Amino acid sequence: MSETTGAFATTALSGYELLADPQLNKGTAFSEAEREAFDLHGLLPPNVATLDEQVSRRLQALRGFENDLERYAFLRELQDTNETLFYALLVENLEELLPIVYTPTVGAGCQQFSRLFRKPRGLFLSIPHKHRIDRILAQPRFDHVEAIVVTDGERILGLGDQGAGGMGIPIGKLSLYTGCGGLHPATTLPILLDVGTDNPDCLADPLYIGWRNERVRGQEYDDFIEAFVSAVIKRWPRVLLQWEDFAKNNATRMLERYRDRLLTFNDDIQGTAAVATGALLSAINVTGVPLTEQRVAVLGAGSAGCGIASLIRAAMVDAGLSESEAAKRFFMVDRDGLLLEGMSGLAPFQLPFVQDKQAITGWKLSHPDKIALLDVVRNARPTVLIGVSGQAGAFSEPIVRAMAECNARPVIFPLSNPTSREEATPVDIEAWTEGRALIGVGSPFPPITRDGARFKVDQTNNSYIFPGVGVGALAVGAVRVSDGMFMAAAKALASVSPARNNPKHNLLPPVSALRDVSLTVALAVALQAHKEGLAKDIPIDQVEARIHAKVWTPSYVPYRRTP
Ligand SMILES: NC(=O)C1=CN([C@@H]2O[C@H](COP(=O)(O)OP(=O)(O)OC[C@H]3O[C@@H](n4cnc5c(N)ncnc54)[C@H](O)[C@@H]3O)[C@@H](O)[C@H]2O)C=CC1
Ligand SMILES: CC(=O)C(=O)O
Ligand SMILES: [Mg+2]
Repeated sequence: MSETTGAFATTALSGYELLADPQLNKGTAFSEAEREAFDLHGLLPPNVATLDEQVSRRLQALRGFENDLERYAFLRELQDTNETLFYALLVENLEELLPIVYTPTVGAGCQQFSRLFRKPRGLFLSIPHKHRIDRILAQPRFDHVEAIVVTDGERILGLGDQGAGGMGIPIGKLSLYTGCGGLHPATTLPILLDVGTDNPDCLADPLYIGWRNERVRGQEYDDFIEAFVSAVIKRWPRVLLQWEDFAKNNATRMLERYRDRLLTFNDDIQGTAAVATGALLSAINVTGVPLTEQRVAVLGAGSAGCGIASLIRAAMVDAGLSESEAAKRFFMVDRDGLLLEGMSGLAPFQLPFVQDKQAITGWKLSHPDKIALLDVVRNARPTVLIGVSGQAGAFSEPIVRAMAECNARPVIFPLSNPTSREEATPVDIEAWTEGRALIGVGSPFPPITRDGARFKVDQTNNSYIFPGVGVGALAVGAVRVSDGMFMAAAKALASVSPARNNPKHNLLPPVSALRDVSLTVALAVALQAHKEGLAKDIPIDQVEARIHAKVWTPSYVPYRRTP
């Protein structure tokens, strides 16, 4: 354990123990005086390096690997060895490294988690050990925890159930909390709730690291989640708890159950909603079609799809439409086609998004018993098409061409992750719309050619939102995360859209600017929390300073021995 006091930190660790602690280890950057004071001479090669030199050495090694999964494993190892160096490398090379620590490579990292597992990071809380949760959380190492990302691994990106391998996601998300939001790594805790897996490959894999059992569901599952959340609240009453990659039947249920009990949000529902809404608000500057006249088709009426529809609908109501006028502007398409009034098999969270039967009278349909996306596009003539279905290629050429036929500037956002699950590629959308579409994708793609130049399509991912929401909420000690805070985040994102100054520019700032974007989002979120009376302890004129004080920049501080 260490304490940081102004310009130095004190620790009781020395020798190998100090080098083995990723939060304290500096590797070859321990100074001569520290090597003397902490018995490190001989354990390290004699040359004392700077952080910059260490970053260059690691970057060179990283670039030498054959593929991104190797780079992912290398970076995970580095994170578990020397966090300061890991974050210095990440912060200085966000654009290059985000696709490795985050989507798309983190997806492969989850699939290969059992093979890549080296050192413990975060917590695995499993059903067989549910009676131990309090004791596990009590460890002094976790005294400073402020932000938790938790998953049960059931819906990892668009890759489905990855069981305990899903731990890669909380680790990746929290890497962005620090890399983009500036939260100190010692305050972050990734958690995997191991309730089993229904993935036959995991169950049959002799190397699988998780609990080899089919998924526990029903009351036993709910009791486990309740035990977990109660233990979290008891241990850290002011902690931020982010739910990530839960399957759709649990995601909204858990959000509704817990959102009034602690500072918590579901990133797939609310974070995704804010990035999609922010990108749409930016697109409106370019297309000139006001929000109140937008018609939105969404493929995939799950957590992300219904979250997106809900926030855009709220924005339409803010812009002057009535609730029912706004509701008519959404066309949610799932496996069984357009969500229609009276349809059987709808989940409770989908019910607010069904279309009136009356709205489709007069539609020309290829299969009246299942209204497919192409029929929706041809008949409803949406201005916006969003994909959160995890179905690669679902935005087929006829669908995209139909969008281009009814819009001068169609807005097309295939947002599924990872890259292999995107509903369409930027190159295809560009070709099928003669370059007229405003495109956003969930995972990074190589640049396309537009007007004879290379154009990097916006990575429209909740990474633009959740680090700022977390930091903003924590900086002002907010007690709850409200929908208003996500609306504020969306508007803040739109306020920094490069397209505001030039319609040919991107809708979103580049990934390399995510640290600045996160600060902008954090400020808007904190001010909104203040406005809603959710952050009463902090005077309004201190909000900005509190946010800046929360931002940690990776650098080494000198160590002294604990007296
Ligand atoms: N870009 C971003 O920031 C984000 C992207 N996503 C991505 O969105 C996708 C969905 O995520 P969630 O909504 O959380 O998952 P989910 O499982 O809650 O929802 C997916 C929905 O798609 C539906 N679906 C599956 N096949 C379909 C088909 N052929 N046609 C129509 N609908 C179909 C499912 O029935 C389900 O309702 C994932 O790939 C995820 O990675 C999710 C969150 C953020
Ligand atoms: C980005 C994200 O949260 C997802 O794909 O699930
Ligand atoms: Mg997610």
